[in-house]
Amino acid sequence: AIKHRLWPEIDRITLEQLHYARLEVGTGSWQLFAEDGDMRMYRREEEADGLVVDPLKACHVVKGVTGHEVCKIFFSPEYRSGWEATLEDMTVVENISNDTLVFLQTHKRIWPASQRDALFWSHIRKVPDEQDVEAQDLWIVCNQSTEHPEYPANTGKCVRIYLTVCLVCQTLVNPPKENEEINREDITCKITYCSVVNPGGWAPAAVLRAVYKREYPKFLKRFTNFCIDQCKDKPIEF
Ligand SMILES: CCCc1ccc(-c2ccc(S(=O)(=O)CCO)cc2)cc1[C@H]1C[C@H]1c1ccccn1
Repeated sequence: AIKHRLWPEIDRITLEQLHYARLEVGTGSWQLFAEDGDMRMYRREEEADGLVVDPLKACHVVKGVTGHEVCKIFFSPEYRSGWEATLEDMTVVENISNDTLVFLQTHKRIWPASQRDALFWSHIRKVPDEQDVEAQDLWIVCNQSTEHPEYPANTGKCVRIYLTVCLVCQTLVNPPKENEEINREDITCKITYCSVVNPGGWAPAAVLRAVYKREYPKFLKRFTNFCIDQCKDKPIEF
């Protein structure tokens, strides 16, 4: 199949993000800022030309769903309004392939920051885990801000944010007894969520940090609960 003009960038950034997500939080100056059950959220305080661009890394363990199921829900437009609470509007502006879409999203205004929108490609991929033959394959979704001639930045009411996000999931299967079916009690999904968001226009550092501190734990908890709910009555998709 002919590859899209963005393909080299999509491939490079997806593999870079996979590598970055797999780095242990022991390395580098990660600061634990939220904990909820098995969820641990870390951030690094970083600024780029006076703007807060704190990298975030969240690690979570969710029972009863596979990495394929979680990544598919995160990637697919039809589920997004079910878990993305801050979404005001979402459009798929380009259908590059069955595993790569371009989204335009406007998020609800978070006082006192002005309203934001994001234009990004989103790519889902299964990654063979050559190291650990025991574990199932890894699944990754990578979201990366991009340009589009029909959707220039900062022409309407919204400030355009620039994001690089990845969701990396690994399925762990607890082998059932002899010749018994694997059921949802036997599967666990190890989730790593990484994001670096440049808020675009200026917003006070204290305001942004408060928004992220409040919104990210809510977002990941809501998203993973949505996945459990969506999958519980369906056949397991590895
Ligand atoms: C001032 C900038 C605020 C701000 C920046 C960024 C984002 C944001 C966009 C996309 C993604 S995602 O992971 O790609 C899932 C697809 O929607 C996550 C977060 C949201 C807000 C706003 C709405 C607040 C928020 C912050 C953190 C998590 C969720 N919502």
